[in-house]
Amino acid sequence: MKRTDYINWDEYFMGIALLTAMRSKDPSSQVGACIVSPENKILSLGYNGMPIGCDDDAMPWEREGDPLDTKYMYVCHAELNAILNSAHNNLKGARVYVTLFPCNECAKAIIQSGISEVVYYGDKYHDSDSSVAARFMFKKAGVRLTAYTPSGRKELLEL
Ligand SMILES: Nc1ccn([C@H]2C[C@H](O)[C@@H](COP(=O)(O)O)O2)c(=O)n1
Ligand SMILES: [Zn+2]
Repeated sequence: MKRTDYINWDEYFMGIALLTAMRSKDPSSQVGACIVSPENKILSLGYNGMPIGCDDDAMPWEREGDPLDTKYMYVCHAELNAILNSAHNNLKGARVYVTLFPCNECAKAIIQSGISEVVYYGDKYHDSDSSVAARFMFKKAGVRLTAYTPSGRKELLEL
């Protein structure tokens, strides 16, 4: 008889997004994204990090201070990296698994790439203008939003 304790697709892809996030050097928020085709094939992965050629050790990782001395001016978000890392120009009908709800800028890129569903884990900036704008655009564009429910299985990665 076949085993029944195997992980489902959502656990598998969010687990990979969580593992991918662990590559990030961001001291406060490590974020991972995993883009998946309608046939459940992994198309691309990304995590938040500095642009190629910008030495991690030479870039600021601060959250506050002169804007030019904070990470926000420079860091490339996980979702954008996953889209840019994809060999496919057209991600029509794909799903993206993200460990943190997308910001407004990533929402634009997700919509323009043709991704049709966002499965998200954390949502710690739910009430920020960025998240409100992202939800507004996703709704207008017909992108489905699904909150990931952790299984509670202790051997799986969690936030
Ligand atoms: N959906 C998201 C949201 C944020 N990020 C990145 C951008 C920063 O590196 C970090 C957020 O830092 P915090 O303000 O929490 O200190 O997460 C992303 O990649 N995707
Ligand atoms: Zn973003």
